Parts: sequence; C-alpha cells; structure tokens
Amino acid sequence: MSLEMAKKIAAYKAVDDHITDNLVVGIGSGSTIVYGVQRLAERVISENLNLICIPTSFQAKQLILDNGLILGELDRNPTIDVAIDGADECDVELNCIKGGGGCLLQEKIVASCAKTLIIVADHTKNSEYLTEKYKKIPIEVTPIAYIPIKNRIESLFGGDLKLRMGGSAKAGPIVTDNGNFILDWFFDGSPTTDFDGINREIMMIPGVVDTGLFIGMAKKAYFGMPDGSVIEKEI
Ligand SMILES: O=C[C@H](O)[C@H](O)[C@H](O)COP(=O)(O)O
Repeated sequence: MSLEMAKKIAAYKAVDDHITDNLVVGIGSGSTIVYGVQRLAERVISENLNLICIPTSFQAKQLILDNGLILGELDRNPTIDVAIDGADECDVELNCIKGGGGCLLQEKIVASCAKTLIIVADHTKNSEYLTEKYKKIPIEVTPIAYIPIKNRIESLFGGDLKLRMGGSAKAGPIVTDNGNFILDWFFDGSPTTDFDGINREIMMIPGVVDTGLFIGMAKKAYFGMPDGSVIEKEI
C-alpha cells in the first residue's frame, strides 16, 4: 500500500471513531488531514451531521470551505470537542514534532483548546522517541530575532538551526501564516532527551513564537500501515 493510502486509512478511521453529531472540530494542516476533511464532508452529507470546523492554517480554512463544511473561529467557538491533525513524528507517549509544513502556531493554539487531540499519520511517523527518524524541530520566530535565537539555542543545546527558505517558489525565507520565520533545528535526541524541559527553555527565549514540540497534548494516534491495517496508540 502506498504512503498516500496509509494516510487515508488512518484519517478515515480517526474521523469515523471520533466524530459524532453537534461537535466543534479542529482541522489540522498538512497532507494527511486532507483525507480527514474528505471523510468529514462525506459523513456530513450522508448523516446530516452538524459540525463547526476550526482551522489551524490558511490551508485548513481553504479545505473547510472547499469541502462545503461550516467554518468557525476561536472567538466564537473557543472550546473544541476534538481536533484532528497530522504529525511529522510521534513518540511512544504521543509527544509530537509538527511544523514540517510551517503551520505549528495555530495548530498548537487549536490543540490547546481541544478536549481531545487525535493524530493521523502514515507508519513512517511512528517512532520510539522524538528525532529518531525526523531530524529537525521547527521553531516559529519573530523575524528580527532569528539570529539571536539561533545562536542561543545552539549554545544551550547544540545542533544546528537553519532559516527555512522558500526555494524556487519564493525568494528568501518562507513566511508563516502569522508573518513569522521558521528556524529548523537539526538536533539528534535520544530516548532519554528531556524534550519537555528543552521546549520550556526555548519558549522562554524572547522572539520565539512557538515550537513544533507538542508535548503531552495528543490523546490518541492512528497510523496507517503498509498492509492496510491501522495501528492505534492511546495515552
Ligand atoms: O506544518 C505542518 C503540520 O504540522 C503538519 O500537520 C505536519 O507537518 C504533518 O503533515 P503531513 O500530514 O503532510 O505529514
């Protein structure tokens, strides 16, 4: 089974297990959640569900609108029943690295407002510990502070921080949905690395807007497997 199919079966199962009528639903960002929104839209039509969807990015907002779902906002719907989102890596305790697609800030705000955060991913994201397979931690920063932040994190913890560039699609650095830059922290952790402590220290550095470390936030993860099965992990 292809990776795309693995993403699809994970997202479909998560939506089928967790979505019922009259919920406020957080909609994550990335390639896997696209299938989750497809499934939501199918079920809204076939079961006449009443759902309000809260986006975690410009992409998520477009997905909600393109699929004919009801778009909500945190001003009106600050309590979210369930948020469904992808991840770049997810460890045994369901701590995650997110932000590979540059969308971590709004994702973390929505996740923090959700009673339950569900992760959907293909099997390549299922790890023992963070940075086992995914070797970088995205950090969203205020543009004027990117060099001081880079220097500070490198001197505190080592590794190497690189400003994420737009490549051929954009000259210069990519700019997030919130007008910030992304520093990708290339860092090799181990099963004993205290990512919770590291995250807290990084969050204290002036100019850091948020990190792609989602510690203790997810309740359940669905991983689509090559054989067509879906592995479920729950805290
Ligand atoms: O910035 C992107 C988000 O954090 C995504 O949820 C994450 O990168 C996973 O994306 P995908 O579902 O494409 O693997």
